[in-house]
Amino acid sequence: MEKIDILREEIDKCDKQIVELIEKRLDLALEIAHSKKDNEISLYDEKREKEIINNTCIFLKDLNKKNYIKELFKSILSISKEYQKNM
Ligand SMILES: C=C(O[C@@H]1C=C(C(=O)O)C=C[C@H]1O)C(=O)O
Repeated sequence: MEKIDILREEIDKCDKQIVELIEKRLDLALEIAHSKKDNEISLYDEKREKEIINNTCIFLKDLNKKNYIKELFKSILSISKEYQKNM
C-alpha cells in the first residue's frame, strides 16, 4: 500500500470521529437551546463563546496551530447557532 493511501485511511478514521463528535455536540447544543427557550433566555451567549474559543486551545500540543483551531471553533459555534435556530 502506498504511503498516501495509509495516511488517507487515517484521515478517514479521524473524519468519522469528528462527525460523531460534532453530531453529539449539536444534539447537546439543541438541548440547551430548548432549555433557554423555556426560560426565555437569549440563544447567543458571547461570554460562553469567548471561553470556548480560548479554552479549546489549551488542548493543543503545538501552539502554532492556535489560530487555526480558533477559526475552526468560530465556524463550529456559528453552525451550532444556525442548527439551534432552525430545529
Ligand atoms: C449552546 C449554547 O448556546 C449558544 C451556542 C454555543 C455552543 O454551541 O457551544 C455557545 C454559546 C451560545 O451562543 C450555550 O449557551 O451553551
